[in-house]
Amino acid sequence: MTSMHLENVTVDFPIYNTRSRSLKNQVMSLATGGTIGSNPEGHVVIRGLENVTLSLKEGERLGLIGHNGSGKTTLLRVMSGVYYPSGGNITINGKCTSLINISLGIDPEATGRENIGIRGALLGFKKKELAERLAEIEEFSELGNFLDMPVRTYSTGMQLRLAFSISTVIQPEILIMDEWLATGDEGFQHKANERLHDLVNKTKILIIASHSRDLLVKNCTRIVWLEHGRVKMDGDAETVANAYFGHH
Ligand SMILES: Nc1ncnc2c1ncn2[C@@H]1O[C@H](COP(=O)(O)OP(=O)(O)OP(=O)(O)O)[C@@H](O)[C@H]1O
Repeated sequence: MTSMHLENVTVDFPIYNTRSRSLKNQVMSLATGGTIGSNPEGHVVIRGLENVTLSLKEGERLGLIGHNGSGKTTLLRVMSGVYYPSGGNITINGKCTSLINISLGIDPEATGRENIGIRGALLGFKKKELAERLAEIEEFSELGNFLDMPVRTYSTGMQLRLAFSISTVIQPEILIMDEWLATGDEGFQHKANERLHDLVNKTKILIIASHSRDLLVKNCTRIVWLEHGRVKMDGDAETVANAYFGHH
């Protein structure tokens, strides 16, 4: 069974290697979302997430809401394995695709085709799997002869098309998204949307952060409302959306 469990997950971002009170106060005045503290080594830290406990089981579609700086991105990143928790643990059962920062890790000096190989390996594709999917990825990207050119010669949209085509070629069991991913020009966006809908509908667990009530209510069964890195409310999508958006 596909599942994800977070137990008391805390994520700290060390800011200064100092015990200075005045610096701490300065940082304190900057921080709107996270809380300020210090870790055992005496570093001043911004606490991006604090003691988040969350269990997701097969079939669940989780939406994340909260003001800027409330911890949504940090939570998505720690779930995706981009950040390691400073405290607590995460247990994941299932093949996970994270569509946050899809261009990260694309090598500008390598060609499009080489990047498909590099990214494929990073995403855990087996050699055979990649060979089977290569033509499909190339065709979906619509990059044609550019696939033999270094990626630094691509426009931003072309780079995103490449990254999107690779990242979405395999149906995950757990899908993580930050807002609805829109890439490319009109024609590409249309087919990218279709592919995303397909992935979203077939994934066993969905996690999506968004500021859009519509998107959340349409796609989610459950919503977690984050505030200052902590879970303020966790419940069925409609109820939490009403509580959150009702006050804004
Ligand atoms: N790399 C970092 N270094 C230091 N502090 C960080 C870092 N990333 C996030 N933070 C802090 O952690 C807190 C949570 O930020 P996060 O980006 O998770 O919020 P968010 O809910 O995704 O906001 P938004 O809606 O603006 O995307 C904020 O206080 C932020 O300043």
